[in-house]
Amino acid sequence: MEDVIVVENLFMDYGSGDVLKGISFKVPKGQIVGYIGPNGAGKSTTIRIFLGMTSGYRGTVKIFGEDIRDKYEYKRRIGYVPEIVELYDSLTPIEYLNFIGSIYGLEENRLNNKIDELLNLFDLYEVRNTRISSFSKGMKQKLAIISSIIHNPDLIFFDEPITGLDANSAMVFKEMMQALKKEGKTIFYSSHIMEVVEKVSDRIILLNDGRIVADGNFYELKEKVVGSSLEDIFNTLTGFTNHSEIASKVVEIINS
Ligand SMILES: Nc1ncnc2c1ncn2[C@@H]1O[C@H](COP(=O)(O)OP(=O)(O)OP(=O)(O)O)[C@@H](O)[C@H]1O
Repeated sequence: MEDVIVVENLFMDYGSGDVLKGISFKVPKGQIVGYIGPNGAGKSTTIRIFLGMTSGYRGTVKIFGEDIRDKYEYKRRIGYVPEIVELYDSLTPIEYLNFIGSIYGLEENRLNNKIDELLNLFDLYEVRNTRISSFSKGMKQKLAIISSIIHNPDLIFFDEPITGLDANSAMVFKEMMQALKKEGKTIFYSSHIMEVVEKVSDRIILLNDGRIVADGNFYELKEKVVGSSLEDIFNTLTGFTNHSEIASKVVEIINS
């Protein structure tokens, strides 16, 4: 199976020490990878390097078989939902998606049809001509998801994609990931919602303080660590066992 992402010995230092400390992995075509880790572990940094948005890294990153350093063409085949969604607030969904579609050179009639159908499926058709500035967080998130896939990318990066989505939309999103996988798409997905990662991922990579501390499917991770859920495994492998103590202290302090 073709490797869509190959990472070899990746280091990143923003100026005050390494935040990625030599990570290596390969992602074959059609795999859904859940990329998890505590706040500040380096997940977004990794994704931003893959997207060519963060430079100055050491090591090698190959996407679609090519070293991405100083390359742009591969980005046409990539979709991305960032952790913090920033859309052009003064535009309407129709204007925004037309703008995105034109960047990718999609043919106008086909693009217009796609836009209407996707807005309808994500329950945004009624507000298609309303300015994005008035949208709720979840509505903006749904629009960001549409804009990340409208050009039919082969590799999709989702950084906390379901934050703000209601239960129905989150379910659609999870099903959509499986449907995209069936089409041979590769998905690299970062989230703090362990139940979802556990369910949708073919493989889970756990990053802690810039290093990979676990890499395998959920059942492989379970064999390594005694625990019934991904949350237990996460806590154990990141050395976090004092959640009850911290919670009690917080309440103690506000009571004092
Ligand atoms: N532009 C930047 N300049 C300097 N330091 C940065 C920059 N971006 C990230 N960092 C630092 O790099 C480290 C990793 O951050 P990153 O955002 O990659 O973590 P993360 O795993 O995505 O965290 P979270 O779960 O909170 O989103 C953190 O210590 C962060 O402060």
